[in-house]
Amino acid sequence: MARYTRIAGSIALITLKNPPVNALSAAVRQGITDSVGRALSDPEVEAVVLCGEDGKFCGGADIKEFARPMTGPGLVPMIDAIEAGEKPVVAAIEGVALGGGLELALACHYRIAHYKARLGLPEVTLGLIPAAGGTQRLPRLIGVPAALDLITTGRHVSAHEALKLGIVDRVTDRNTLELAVEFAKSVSGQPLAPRRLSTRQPSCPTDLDSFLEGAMLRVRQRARGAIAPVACVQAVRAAATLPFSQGMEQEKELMASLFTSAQARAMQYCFFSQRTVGRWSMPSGARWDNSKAQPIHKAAVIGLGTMGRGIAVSLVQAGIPVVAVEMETKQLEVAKHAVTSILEREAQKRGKEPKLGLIHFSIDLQDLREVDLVIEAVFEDMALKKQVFRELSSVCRPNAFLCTNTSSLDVNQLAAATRMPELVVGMHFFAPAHVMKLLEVVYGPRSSPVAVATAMQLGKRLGKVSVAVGNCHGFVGNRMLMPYMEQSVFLLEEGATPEQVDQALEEFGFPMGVFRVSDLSGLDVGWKVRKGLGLTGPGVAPGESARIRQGRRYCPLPDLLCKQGRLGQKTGKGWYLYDKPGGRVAKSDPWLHNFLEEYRSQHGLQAHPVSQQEVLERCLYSLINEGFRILEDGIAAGPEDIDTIYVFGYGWPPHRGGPMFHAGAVGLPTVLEKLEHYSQAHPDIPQLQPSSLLRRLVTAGSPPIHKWREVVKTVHSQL
Ligand SMILES: CCCCCCCCCCCCC/C=C/C(=O)SCCNC(=O)CCNC(=O)[C@H](O)C(C)(C)COP(=O)(O)OP(=O)(O)OC[C@H]1O[C@@H](n2cnc3c(N)ncnc32)[C@H](O)[C@@H]1OP(=O)(O)O
Repeated sequence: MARYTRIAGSIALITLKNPPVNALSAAVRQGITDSVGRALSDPEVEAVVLCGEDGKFCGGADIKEFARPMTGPGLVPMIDAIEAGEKPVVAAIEGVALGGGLELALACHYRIAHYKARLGLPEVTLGLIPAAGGTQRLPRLIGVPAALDLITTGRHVSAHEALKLGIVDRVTDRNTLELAVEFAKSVSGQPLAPRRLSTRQPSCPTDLDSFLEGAMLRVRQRARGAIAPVACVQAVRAAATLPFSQGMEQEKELMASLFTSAQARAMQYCFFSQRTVGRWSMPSGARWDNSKAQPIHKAAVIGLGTMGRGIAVSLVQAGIPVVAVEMETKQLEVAKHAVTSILEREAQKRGKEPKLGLIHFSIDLQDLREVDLVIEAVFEDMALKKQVFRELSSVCRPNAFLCTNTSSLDVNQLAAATRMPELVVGMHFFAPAHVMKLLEVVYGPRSSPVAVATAMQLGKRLGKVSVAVGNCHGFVGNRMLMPYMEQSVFLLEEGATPEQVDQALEEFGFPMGVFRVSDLSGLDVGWKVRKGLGLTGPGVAPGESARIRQGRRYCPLPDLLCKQGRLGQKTGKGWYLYDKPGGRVAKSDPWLHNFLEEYRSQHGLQAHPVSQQEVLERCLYSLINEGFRILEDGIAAGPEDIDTIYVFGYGWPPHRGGPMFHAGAVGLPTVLEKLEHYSQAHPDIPQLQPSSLLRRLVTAGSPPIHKWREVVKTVHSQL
């Protein structure tokens, strides 16, 4: 709803009232429509100020309403009526003006923002376009190039950037509402025509056509199959080339094609999933709302390799004092130089001073006496990590939280090496840790709810999307990756090339196919993991066949490449060829194709054409199948957790919602049928055997994804 009050004699104040973000629900739209009508018809009102309750102007259209039939006044006529009114309307923007919230502000004749406010048109991140006139008014206010940037990326801008761009008229660090009221009085009686954005001409680059063509090309490349960014460019083109009313028609048509699309549903599911994972729970019944986080005043990072450096940077950027520890002076100096330059570079990008004073580099574990939390990021080796945890346990305060950044090792074993195992949790960051948004918070059977709450809270402070997961090999993300990667190499044995597999995955929407990723991160990473699991190297039982391990199919191809020194980009060759060690541009490698042929003939394998469909079904459905097992095992609380991990940590295209959402979108019976088909064709690959949860869901009539937790609960209650 909206509250109408009269203040300062002649000013009507309309306050949007819909906690927590004053979204434009039907009731709010009705309230605004009524209040504006009242203000315009009251002869004693000279000007209007529009604001939001509780320091938040407006978070946009009510996304929850998108799934229901629309009721109440339309957003577009409401906005048009404000702009066309004969009294000046001033938007007093505090907190956020996003999406429909900014479009509402653009209809006002003046905009005043608090310096901490954030503004933007993020509809593209929900699979939509700003269709309440945003695509038509913003280019008329700030010009086509700047508007195109904001609309196609959906990025939020600070009030100061908004002022520079010309989106707002004033930025203040005073009381925004008071200033807006003073301002409204000062402009009352001035002509309104020049302030109506719909009547302006947008400022365009001289070579508009080639500018828009170039923009479309870039947007298509970046979009990876998402349709909303493309529609954004089309809508801005309409603003640049058509009169306002025709542009609005185009905007409406484009929105109509997106509004009910599968992609919009997927992206809106991602939005709500990201919020759902914040309400974490553990099988013990501990939850986000019954477990209290401890404050972290000072933290430490042990081990300053790539991960440790990124984690240290992340902590410093969040304003947390850090002790950064390496074992030897030489390594410490190298790390110090690297961390300092990242901090300087990042600060420069943000136009701020680097907070170098917050980090203390040390080789002395005694410097950890004062810290509240330690994140261990040493080499991925259980014996070494156990040793570190034993030492931490004796050096740190007894109530210090001890976290490990392991990407797959058993958190419980590390906890067992300490005096307070309940204070041990995993904090699995993703490289580069100061950039990647995902954090898996891993609880072992002995981790206390306080430790989990503290790690989740810290993740939030670092700006991460944190997901609480149970302890198993690879946790959620890497555990699901294993069958996916296995399928990709089995496909090579059967006749595919790395190029074919990667192309299929990239056309699906991944930024990089599995083999490009492997070359980028280094083939030796997986080699080491496989050695640790006894799948290759000295741990393999003598006489075991090259293509069978632990009773199931195994593909030694990645091990063979590693033995040849083909470790990926860093050695200049891996699954692809690079112009030099460290080169980035992947080229097809005839050597590899010959090698694959020889390998097949050596092992009596018949190559057959592998279709794009088979690549996708085998790689993705085996990954999804593992996701169902993870739910069944209680390692993830719900499908939203898995999907958030994949979208934020593994490049799963957001317009496809995440692997579990994708399974629902494809249809669970289809996924089941395909897995049954492939597992019959490949009985030596147990990962292709459909999980019992998938079977149960299909038997239960394939309920929508938000009902899966209920089915999982019945599985757990029967165990
Ligand atoms: C054939 C049919 C044709 C149909 C054609 C239809 C035409 C219709 C025309 C309509 C045109 C509409 C054009 C406008 C579209 C939009 O405005 S879409 C929304 C754009 N806005 C956003 O994307 C902002 C989303 N929100 C955020 O980014 C953040 O929430 C925040 C505002 C920055 C606040 O962040 P934070 O403080 O961290 O809080 P959160 O935890 O994120 O959120 C708190 C709770 O608020 C809920 N919420 C947030 N925004 C919205 C929203 N816009 N609508 C509904 N709910 C929202 C969020 O879910 C949280 O809820 P809980 O999880 O329950 O706590």
